[in-house]
Amino acid sequence: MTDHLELEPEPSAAAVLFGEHLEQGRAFTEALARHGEELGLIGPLELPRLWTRHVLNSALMAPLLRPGRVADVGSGAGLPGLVLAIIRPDVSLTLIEPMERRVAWLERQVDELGLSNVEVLRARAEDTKLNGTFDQVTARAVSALRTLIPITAPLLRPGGELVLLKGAGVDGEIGSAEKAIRKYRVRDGEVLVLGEGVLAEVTRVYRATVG
Ligand SMILES: C[S@@+](CC[C@H](N)C(=O)[O-])C[C@H]1O[C@@H](n2cnc3c(N)ncnc32)[C@H](O)[C@@H]1O
Repeated sequence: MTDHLELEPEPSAAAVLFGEHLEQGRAFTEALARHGEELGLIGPLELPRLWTRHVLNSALMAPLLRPGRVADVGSGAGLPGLVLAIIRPDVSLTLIEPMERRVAWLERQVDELGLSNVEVLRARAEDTKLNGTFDQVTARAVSALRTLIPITAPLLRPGGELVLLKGAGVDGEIGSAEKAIRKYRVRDGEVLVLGEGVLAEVTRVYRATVG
């Protein structure tokens, strides 16, 4: 419900992260607040922190993208895929999501937000036939690195980059993913801590090159 939408608690953070695209960011966040719960995209407990925990948390990844082709695996509500497409019109986003209802939501948002840099694909990442295609792959809240690397790394062209949003337990995830890291030739992995001084909670990203 719209009246449960969290007010922009740090308007300057939203303005800084969305820049000239703030109105589109607001339109997306409001649509998610209005329909997200009934469509099963977002839990009711998340509504009061939609901006900070979800939208701005996703927006922090935008400066890490390079102009080119980016796949967002398991986009769900459009996080981070739609947020990134709004902020980075110079990047071509492919949102990969297997669930029909979520795909319908993503397509509707692309249409309503007037985004011309997004393609929505109803598929599981491992079934896309798009292996070796993308410059970067993003994902948020899909699975632990041990299982996420095997479904994301093959999508990348040689030398492409994983940009995976992770929680505070990322170091443990990296340890458990050693076998996948070797098998999929993941190298130069690093954990970036984003959002310090911008949001109350920092965001972690596992970034690594493949091949
Ligand atoms: C917990 S939701 C997170 C959605 C969104 N990324 C977010 O941060 O709110 C996980 C999403 O990943 C999708 N998913 C699960 N396995 C997948 C796979 N193998 N390929 C692509 N998407 C997958 C699910 O359908 C679901 O929409």
